[in-house]
Amino acid sequence: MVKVTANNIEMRFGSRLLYRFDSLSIAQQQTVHLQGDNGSGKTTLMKLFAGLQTPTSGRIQAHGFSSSPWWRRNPLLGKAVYLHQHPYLFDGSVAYNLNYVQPFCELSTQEIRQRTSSAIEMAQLGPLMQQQAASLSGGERQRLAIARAWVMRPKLLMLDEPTSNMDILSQQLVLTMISDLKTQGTGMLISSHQSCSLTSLCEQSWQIEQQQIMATDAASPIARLNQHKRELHYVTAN
Ligand SMILES: Nc1ncnc2c1ncn2[C@@H]1O[C@H](COP(=O)(O)OP(=O)(O)OP(=O)(O)O)[C@@H](O)[C@H]1O
Repeated sequence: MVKVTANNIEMRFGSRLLYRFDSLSIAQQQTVHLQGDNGSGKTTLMKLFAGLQTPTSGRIQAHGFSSSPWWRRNPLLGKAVYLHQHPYLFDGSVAYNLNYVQPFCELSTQEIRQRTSSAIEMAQLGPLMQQQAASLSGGERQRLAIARAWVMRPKLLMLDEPTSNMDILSQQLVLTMISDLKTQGTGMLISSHQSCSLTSLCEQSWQIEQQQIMATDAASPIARLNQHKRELHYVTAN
């Protein structure tokens, strides 16, 4: 079973302390809803776990993965897949973007082909396959990025505000793919201000507050209270 652990972490930008925590880990078969106000550091935390950012102090380590290629200096890179809220897509068609990940998959060619055609169906990308990715709407971009991740069947996946641009239909399509990955054992960290269909899949909650991160069972009274407070605040602010 693979796992990424973060120990004795302090994260600062200049003199500003973002947070400090003793220990957090994300493993296969673990689903976590990451909550916190705007600017509390959710994206930064995901980037730390994905090896895209380095903590000011402390140690982040990957366990149980196959060893990195010799040329990769940062052993965390490539372990957990991180999907930004405005996903990065390559210049080219939707088909090009979907096929781009094939060399990085630890699956057989036949399995990749099957998964690619299933992903096109599940994300309803068929009519968009020849369209330039740059011309997709925000929700379509998210659907493509999640379909691309689904093909890879990552061991760990981090979704940063995945439903922020999506209508109900897109949310349902993505829910099917993410539920399927959960069934296959992908560990997931999902950041979202509000509870949504995806966060209802999560069994744990990490709450960023007052420069600390509190981990609880998602069904615990404290996690529910925090979620309720956040939603009330969100409704009031809008
Ligand atoms: N490279 C950087 N240099 C300086 N400050 C940064 C840097 N990256 C992020 N920050 C600041 O750190 C804070 C946390 O940013 P982050 O994007 O992690 O927050 P977030 O919780 O994901 O926010 P949101 O909910 O708005 O997406 C923000 O105040 C941001 O401006």
